[in-house]
Amino acid sequence: MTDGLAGRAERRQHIAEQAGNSSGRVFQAIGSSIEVANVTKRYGPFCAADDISLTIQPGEFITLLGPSGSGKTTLLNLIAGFQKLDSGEILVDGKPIHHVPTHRRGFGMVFQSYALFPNMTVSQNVGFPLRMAGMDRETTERRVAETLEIMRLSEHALKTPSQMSGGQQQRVAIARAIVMRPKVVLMDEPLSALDRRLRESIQIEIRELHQTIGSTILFVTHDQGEALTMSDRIAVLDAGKIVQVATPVELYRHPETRFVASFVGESNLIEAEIVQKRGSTMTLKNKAGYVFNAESRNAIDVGRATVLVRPERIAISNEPASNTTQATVTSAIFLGEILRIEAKMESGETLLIRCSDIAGRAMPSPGDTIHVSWGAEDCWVLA
Ligand SMILES: Nc1ncnc2c1ncn2[C@@H]1O[C@H](COP(=O)(O)OP(=O)(O)OP(=O)(O)O)[C@@H](O)[C@H]1O
Repeated sequence: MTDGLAGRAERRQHIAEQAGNSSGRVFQAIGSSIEVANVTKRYGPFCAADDISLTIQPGEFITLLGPSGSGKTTLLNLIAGFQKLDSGEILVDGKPIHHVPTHRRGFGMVFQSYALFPNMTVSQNVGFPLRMAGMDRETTERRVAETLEIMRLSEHALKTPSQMSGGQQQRVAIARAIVMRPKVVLMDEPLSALDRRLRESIQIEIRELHQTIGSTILFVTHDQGEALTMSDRIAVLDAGKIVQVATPVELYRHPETRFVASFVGESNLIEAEIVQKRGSTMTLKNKAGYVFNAESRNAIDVGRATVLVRPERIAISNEPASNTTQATVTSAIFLGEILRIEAKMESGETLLIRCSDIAGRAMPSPGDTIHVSWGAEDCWVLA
């Protein structure tokens, strides 16, 4: 886990060449497409998946993100075949799969609990699916060695799970999930039992693994930071429905609803009046008369609106300047690389500000007056 990015790329190329593939992809691009069409799942009167539709591209890394109880695991279980859907259809590479039992779907799976066999070595754990599939010994050994190398586990091959850390055990579980070279890998909160630093390092490993193996990965998490770091696209769930599907950048910058704006990243939601509209640019005025411009592609009429301003996009100054509005500091905390300030605007709304321009800046104190502003490109009018 200590080699740099260049070293990792070289290692990937080396493993790929040994596997007879000069493209740098060990398992080639083998990911399947998944089409979830109008899927509904009820538990008694309770609807855990409510008419969900989602198209996942071959080889895509897609994350289901949502608060506890929003239906992420239900949707993953329906795709895995652990649960039966009440209505709708799930297609893999264009073929319906809801009559195919879980073990015939050929998906790799990783869960929060590592579920390793305690009495087997790492090699035996990883080779288990190959032996079950009746693969010959020579191919099994080669595949296991290759997979252990990808997961940086070669030196642990003869250990048993109890001789390994939580992070290493989860890497064994991931190795076991990919050893069959599955077209789809399903991961349900695989990192939530690990501490923050380990989680961040395995996030990067899983992301690189995805580039190496080319499988479609469906990843479940309630951690928005994890989703933003890892995914090609994120599907946000709330109360059994998908509320937005977008790339991490699009989701962060242009959330479609208040729920997505608040759930993904920290946000300030400011009430204002749209006073003028020119294409996608609008001029707004807040309750205290501060006039600013903002962008939105949503169909919005002149009138009241909610504007998202991310805390790191707010500029502050000690002196009034053109087009700033006044605010009173209520708290200021030094967090090392940034200052985290809360300030009450004249409108009565509280602003959260993350200020990274701290060199030479005096630490504000509660009660200080500051002047805040933001540009049109820094805020977003919600639909
Ligand atoms: N077997 C079941 N019987 C009854 N209700 C269930 C069952 N499984 C899930 N539910 C309910 O369905 C809803 C969605 O559950 P699900 O596990 O899919 O949510 P989740 O988003 O994965 O949550 P978490 O992040 O807490 O795991 C919850 O309200 C849950 O209580």
